[in-house]
Amino acid sequence: MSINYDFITAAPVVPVLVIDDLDTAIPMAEALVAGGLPALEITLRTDCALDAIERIAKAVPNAIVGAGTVCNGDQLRACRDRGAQFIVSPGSSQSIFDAAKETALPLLPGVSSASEMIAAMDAGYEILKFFPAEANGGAKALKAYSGPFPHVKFCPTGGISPNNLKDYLSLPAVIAVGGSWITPKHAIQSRNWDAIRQLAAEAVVLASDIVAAA
Ligand SMILES: O=C(O)C(=O)C[C@H](O)[C@H](O)COP(=O)(O)O
Repeated sequence: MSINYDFITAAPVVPVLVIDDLDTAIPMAEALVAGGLPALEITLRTDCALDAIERIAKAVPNAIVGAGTVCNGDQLRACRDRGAQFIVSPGSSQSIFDAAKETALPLLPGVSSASEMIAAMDAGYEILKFFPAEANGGAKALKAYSGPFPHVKFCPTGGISPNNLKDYLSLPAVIAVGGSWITPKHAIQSRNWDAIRQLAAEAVVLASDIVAAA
């Protein structure tokens, strides 16, 4: 199975977006792209998430728009219909795997145990979202999983911030991390897009320094 992983190799950090107000979708996406983070995970946690995906897909050509919090095949197909270019799921299921194959959309399946990793590998996936990373043992756990699963790469998400970014990105098995620290609620509410652009740019510099030193 050949999967287009451009979304995960584009930058070492995938911002996780919770969009409550549709009018914030485009300026927020533009700020993140301008800061150097083009791959965006729009969570399906809010009523306007699908509309936000569609707007960004149409209006921000340099963004790689993805959908997050995808929990079944129907949701995955709905995201495809709105222009999502990749799919992230907090966990995995046969319905998600089947819909990803049917739509040919790249999927980053969520896993949090060795059995789930084996099931995802059986379905053809070797880049997995380790979620929720910090609550599941963090970088220490990921290091341990790399023993039995040396070919698997991870995008850990959940509880990651500039304070512990190094723990993850310095592991060879970690290809990128996901996180919401780049889009803080207060910055969105005050429409402070420059602050978000700056947080993205800082994340890029920090991540590049970590990867270069590893
Ligand atoms: O909604 C989903 O699909 C998720 O998988 C959850 C998000 O990826 C994490 O909640 C982000 O974690 P924080 O960076 O700690 O906020």
